[in-house]
Amino acid sequence: MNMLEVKNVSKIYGSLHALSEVNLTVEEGKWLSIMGPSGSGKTTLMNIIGCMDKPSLGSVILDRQDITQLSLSELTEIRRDKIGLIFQQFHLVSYLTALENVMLAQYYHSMVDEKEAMQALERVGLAARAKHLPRQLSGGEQQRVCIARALINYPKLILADEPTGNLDESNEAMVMNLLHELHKEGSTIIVVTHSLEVSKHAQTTVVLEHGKVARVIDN
Ligand SMILES: Nc1ncnc2c1ncn2[C@@H]1O[C@H](COP(=O)(O)OP(=O)(O)OP(=O)(O)O)[C@@H](O)[C@H]1O
Repeated sequence: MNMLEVKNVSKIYGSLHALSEVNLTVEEGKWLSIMGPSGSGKTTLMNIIGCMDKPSLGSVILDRQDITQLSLSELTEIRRDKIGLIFQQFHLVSYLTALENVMLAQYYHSMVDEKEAMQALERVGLAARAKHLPRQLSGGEQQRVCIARALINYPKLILADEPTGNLDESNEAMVMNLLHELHKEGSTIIVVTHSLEVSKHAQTTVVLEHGKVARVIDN
């Protein structure tokens, strides 16, 4: 079964085609990476798949539902229920501790449970740092809090935009290991990356150029 079908998707800003008739299919449980030079449309595509933006033309079927037909509030619901987002900029709330940041994600899912939030932090190896504020954590630790936060609703689809962009090698390895664990557990994973190394973790790499799919590589 397909987790995602992107069909003839274009995103047009005035005369600029950020995406131009993109087609893409991702089966459930697969790991895809999206590469391409700066400005090729990677983030635009991720935002559309992640229900944060709508295409100008074309359709996106996510988990058998056409998300291009949905209202913004319905899109927010889908994002909460089905998608775990991991960004390069960590988007942690600066005055909340690691544990509270994870609990905030639970709050959005109407299921605040400190024990479960703590278990999510344990899972990413951060139980001992639970009471620290983001600025008291290293970049790698902050990214792992983001992963704990993304995992809170057992998302079917994990979207990661440059998840290792700011990290050193050992933290990169830790983040990639976590993604592998989630993949083994059945999550579908889509990673946008500039790194060939990171892209090779995927089963398939799609290369965008000028808003179009230029190549599809089986790794
Ligand atoms: N809101 C917007 N309004 C106008 N143009 C936009 C908008 N968002 C993106 N673009 C343009 O669309 C194109 C694709 O942008 P996008 O951010 O998707 O590229 P990218 O591949 O993610 O780049 P990078 O690797 O630098 O993050 C760029 O030319 C960008 O300037």
